[in-house]
Amino acid sequence: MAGDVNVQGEEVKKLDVLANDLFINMIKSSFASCLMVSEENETVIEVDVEKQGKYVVCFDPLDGSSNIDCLVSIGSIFAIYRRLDESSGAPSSVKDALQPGRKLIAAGYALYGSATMMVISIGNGVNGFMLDPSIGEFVLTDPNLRIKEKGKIYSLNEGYANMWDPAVAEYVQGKKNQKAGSRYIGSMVADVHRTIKYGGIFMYPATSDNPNGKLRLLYECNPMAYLVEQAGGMASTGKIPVLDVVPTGIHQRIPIFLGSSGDVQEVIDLYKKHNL
Ligand SMILES: O=P(O)(O)OC[C@H]1O[C@](O)(COP(=O)(O)O)[C@@H](O)[C@@H]1O
Ligand SMILES: [Mg+2]
Ligand SMILES: [Mg+2]
Repeated sequence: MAGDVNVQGEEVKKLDVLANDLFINMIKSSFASCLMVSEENETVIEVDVEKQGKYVVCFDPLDGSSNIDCLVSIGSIFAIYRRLDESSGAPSSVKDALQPGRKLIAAGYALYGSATMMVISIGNGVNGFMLDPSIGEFVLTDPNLRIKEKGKIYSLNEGYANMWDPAVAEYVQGKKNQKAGSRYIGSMVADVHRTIKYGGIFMYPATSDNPNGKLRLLYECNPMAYLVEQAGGMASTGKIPVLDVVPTGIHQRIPIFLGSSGDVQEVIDLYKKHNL
């Protein structure tokens, strides 16, 4: 523990702080960005005028903090927008960060697991690069990643089952009836990476005590939704595509269902059936 509580009321680990400082310093010194949104900072981070570029970067510097101490995979997530009005000369503002995910020009994640991998999209498919430590380079090992249309794995925190809505409850019961595989790591990056590689569905639904779920739109849901769509899958709140949600706050949370298009469509159909 670093001894602090962040804007989300979560305890901050030393690695969260270190990763956040690294992200902020690297992005500032790239001269490419004017504005940043980080999970760990309550307000947007403005870049000094003389170092400003035209991009807005939203990031979760360290995803899966609860898995740090037991050595389970963790990751980092980022999403990049172009600022709204590059030519106006006006300073960038929070509005530049509150763009729907449809406007993203790039997104990606790094996964620190049994190997280190970076998965990115700049809007023309998804590519995966594995770190080769012997040469210090990321090597293209997973070109043009595509998600299967249907998968055999479902993934969500089943400890919250008593607080699910009827659509999620019915969907998960259906999976149990099919004896589908259940996997949940608790690091979104790792759960989404498995979903992209093996197919299936990852869910962090609304619960009765958290009606917007837990995962944050700007730096968790949007980048992952962008990658999943780019890989041929779907990402939905249950009602609308994640990328069509218009953000109202930088730390806004939304429910999310993402992965194989056939699996996510079944959840959407259940939301319709239950009139939710
Ligand atoms: O413990 P829960 O409620 O299942 O939440 C797990 C989710 O929380 C997160 O850890 C939140 O991320 P942070 O570690 O960046 O706060 C996700 O990675 C993961 O999907
Ligand atoms: Mg996270
Ligand atoms: Mg985090």
